[in-house]
Amino acid sequence: MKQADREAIESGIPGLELMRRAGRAVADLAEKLASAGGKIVVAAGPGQNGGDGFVAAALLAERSYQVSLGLLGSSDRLTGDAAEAAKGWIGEVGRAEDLRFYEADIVIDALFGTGLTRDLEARARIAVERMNASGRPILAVDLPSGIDGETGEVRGVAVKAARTVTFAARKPCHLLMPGRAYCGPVEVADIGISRKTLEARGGALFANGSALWTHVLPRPGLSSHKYERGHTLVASGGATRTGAARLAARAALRIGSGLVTVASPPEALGVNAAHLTAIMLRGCDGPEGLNTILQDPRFNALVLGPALGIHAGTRAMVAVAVHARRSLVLDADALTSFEGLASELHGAFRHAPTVLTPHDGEFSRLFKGHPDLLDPASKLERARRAAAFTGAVLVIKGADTVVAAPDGRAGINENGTPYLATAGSGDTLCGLIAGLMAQGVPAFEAACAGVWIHAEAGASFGPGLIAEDLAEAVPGVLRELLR
Ligand SMILES: NC(=O)C1=CN([C@@H]2O[C@H](COP(=O)(O)OP(=O)(O)OC[C@H]3O[C@@H](n4cnc5c(N)ncnc54)[C@H](OP(=O)(O)O)[C@@H]3O)[C@@H](O)[C@H]2O)[C@H](O)CC1
Ligand SMILES: [K+]
Repeated sequence: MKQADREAIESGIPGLELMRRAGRAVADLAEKLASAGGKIVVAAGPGQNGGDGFVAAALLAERSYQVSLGLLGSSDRLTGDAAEAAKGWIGEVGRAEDLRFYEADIVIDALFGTGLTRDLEARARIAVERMNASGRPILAVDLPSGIDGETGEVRGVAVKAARTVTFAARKPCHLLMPGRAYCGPVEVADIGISRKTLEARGGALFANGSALWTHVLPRPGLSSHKYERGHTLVASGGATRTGAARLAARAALRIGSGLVTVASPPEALGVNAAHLTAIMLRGCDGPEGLNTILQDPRFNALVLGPALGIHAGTRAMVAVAVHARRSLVLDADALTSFEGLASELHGAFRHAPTVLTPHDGEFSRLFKGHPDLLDPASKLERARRAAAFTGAVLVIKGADTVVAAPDGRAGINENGTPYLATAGSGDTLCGLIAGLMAQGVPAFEAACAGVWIHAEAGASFGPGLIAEDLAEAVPGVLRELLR
């Protein structure tokens, strides 16, 4: 955003004008939230975020609200556009931490925005704690103070906002947890920064949504037949651990894979056979068995991991799949089997579309011993680095699932639902992603679409959701998407 800001100024919009537009957007939203002539308490910080606050305060005073403003730091420390903006405020300038937040109709948090560089302490911390304790609705300027704009982390303490108004485009913190939970509904104000600038400076970062992948969502034509829609193979665990594979297989079939086969160890053939109808079944005895099946090029997408067991045999299955250069989804045991062996995965997936789908715990185990991949505070950064390292698309699951491609593109998902936290949910996601790749959807788009459809299916079902319901809810989601 700083670069976008600078470019907008170079393109002729003075920084002060940007600030005026930002402040006006804040004032306009404040008017919607406060009662006419109500009390508005503005806490302004030492930088440009504070500057936005000064502009908003002056406008709201002109619009006959009872506005009080407190500053963190001293007015003579203000610089640049913020110092200019402060001249527009003719009212008193108190101390931010002494403001009577509890008297406010609404509070405007203009303490810190994208310039936060460290944890809040001393006066800054007191101001935020008192603001939160007031129980009054808080409107955050750009982002809630105390939230790190890049990572979404809470830096010590953070404003719990009722609403947020941000400028030009949302930042990672508006989608990444816990930042997202501190924002309330986020409004994006257009302050004249061009779409071209934003796309150039946006860092190939997107909020996950159908706009990102609807153009590659399979729409079977009248003439298409099942072999054109690919053949997904899902490896099953042993006789007492076959459900995961069937959940993935059913999801692959539901999302439109033309054919789906479960590759089952001999001792589980009977168990699987008893449950399968449209999904086909093949005996598969370990890596050699998988290698034999993959001689048939029609198996063009694979799911390995769910309930396969954490051992060298699973690693050998992965090696066979990589060698066969088929679209591949690795999850659960296929990831954890490489715990501490991540260097074996360096560049391993460059040759075929591959998606890894760890949750945070599996990610940490898989990349143990690789601080360069584990240390970044930002989940987005961790996913991007691991994608570049492995050559695969990384899906780091959670309330804020992040999808990152080796080429730098990334999407943050925001339609997650707590109902998805149920056994077998991850197995189903694997099947959705593999089933899309079986139909020719590229790995990054298949992962983004799979994550979004998976969450939408869960949300559409709601309370009482179990994994078996997810695949069955997919048709409803597809109907909406393909309408
Ligand atoms: N993006 C846009 O299009 C526009 C953005 N605007 C607003 O500008 C802010 C960013 O302003 P900036 O001055 O870069 O940073 P902040 O206002 O967020 O922070 C200000 C100063 O605070 C100090 N700081 C940082 N962390 C702490 C801390 N933990 N405790 C105390 N002080 C802290 C820091 O100074 P230091 O020298 O002490 O590091 C910062 O200078 C953006 O968020 C928007 O609101 C434009 O106004 C409109 C267009
Ligand atoms: K703020």
